[in-house]
Amino acid sequence: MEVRARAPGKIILTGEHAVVHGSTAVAAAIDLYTYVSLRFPTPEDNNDALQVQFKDVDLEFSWPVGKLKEVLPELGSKSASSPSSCSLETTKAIASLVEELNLADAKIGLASGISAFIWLYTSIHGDKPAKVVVNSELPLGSGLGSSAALCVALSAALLSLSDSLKLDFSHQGWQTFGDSELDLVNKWAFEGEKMIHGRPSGIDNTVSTFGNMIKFRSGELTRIKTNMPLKMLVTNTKVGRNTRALVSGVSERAVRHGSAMSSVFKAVDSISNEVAAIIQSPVSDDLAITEKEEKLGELMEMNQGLLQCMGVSHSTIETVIKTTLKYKLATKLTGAGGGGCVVTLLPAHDLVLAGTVVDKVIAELEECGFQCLIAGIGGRGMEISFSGFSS
Ligand SMILES: Nc1ncnc2c1ncn2[C@@H]1O[C@H](COP(=O)(O)OP(=O)(O)OP(=O)(O)O)[C@@H](O)[C@H]1O
Ligand SMILES: C[C@@](O)(CCO)CC(=O)[O-]
Ligand SMILES: [Mg+2]
Repeated sequence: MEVRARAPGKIILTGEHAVVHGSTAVAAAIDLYTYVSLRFPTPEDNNDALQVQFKDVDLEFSWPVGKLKEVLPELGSKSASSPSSCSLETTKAIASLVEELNLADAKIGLASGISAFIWLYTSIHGDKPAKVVVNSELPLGSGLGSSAALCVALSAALLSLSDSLKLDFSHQGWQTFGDSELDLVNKWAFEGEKMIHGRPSGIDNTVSTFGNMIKFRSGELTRIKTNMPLKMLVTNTKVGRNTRALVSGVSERAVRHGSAMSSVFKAVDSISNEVAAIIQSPVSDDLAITEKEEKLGELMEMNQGLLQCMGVSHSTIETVIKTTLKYKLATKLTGAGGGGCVVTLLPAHDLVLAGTVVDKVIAELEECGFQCLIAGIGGRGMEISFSGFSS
């Protein structure tokens, strides 16, 4: 039997970075997914290794289970139903396994994802041989939550074939979990994110697990019900960056300028709460929608100014902001910044007209070498699907 899990990426409407320091943030799932398939070998397969294929980056690894037993000090001591953090000793052991892979310099950023994979797999399934395949519709390392989508899809696939969840294997097509099972997936995914980001707030894995739109603060999520059509243009500057480095840069600035930065984080908290209130407030007519969009645009611009204060903007981000401003559209970075993706709020009424402002702005951004897409936002969270079940 094989299980396939998928988990969406996300955009952060407001509050990235500040959310790591206790402020409120608002995020939505997007309709681009990371997929993880998992299969345990049959005796005929004669496979005694843990094999993983990362298709997006064209990498494939295999560890004989004997090697895992030899190297990983706590192997077999974890329970799938009690997520726990990776000890220093195991972190070092995993690092030695990854070092032996001799990743090329250009692929060194993948080491953290591979480490998270080893940690999640061996914590949930010990030294059981398996074949795992990962592929994604998300650009990696670009602010759309590829690391969280990987950790959520992986945790979901692993838990689905563990004894800790009771699932309906005969169900056809995609199915989701109940809230307590989702919670377990989310907790394991957070442990994986810690290995990739160092100090994640948990917002990315939470929105990827539960989907929809959420308000998030200090580990607590509140689901948001949108009362207005919300369309975002996502522009990928294609400038590579690393979330771990950007998050630690902001923390260092917060240590250097404690009082100023805490005012910045407080301002972001107010912005996110206002954004959530606007999105949820009832709409009476088209005019009210336009007014709401204007307010949201202004709040996004204010948030971008504060992100610049935190030191996570980039010259390409500023170029997108200037370009969209010519068309009176508001833009801010999304995710960790430093390059990566930015989001532009699109007026809902404009989308039904052909050859409009949106087409023009996309053409101009693409001329600069950026990549644009209109993401469907607020959709489904993680789901799984079984195949090869015979009753
Ligand atoms: N499909 C995948 N295959 C292999 N590794 C992946 C995949 N998706 C994510 N990763 C791992 O996650 C890392 C990118 O995570 P990072 O947090 O820096 O960016 P992001 O999650 O895309 O953006 P943000 O955290 O700002 O939303 C990659 O370098 C890799 O280690
Ligand atoms: C930059 C950050 O706020 C969002 C990354 O998508 C980090 C985090 O919250 O874990
Ligand atoms: Mg990430």
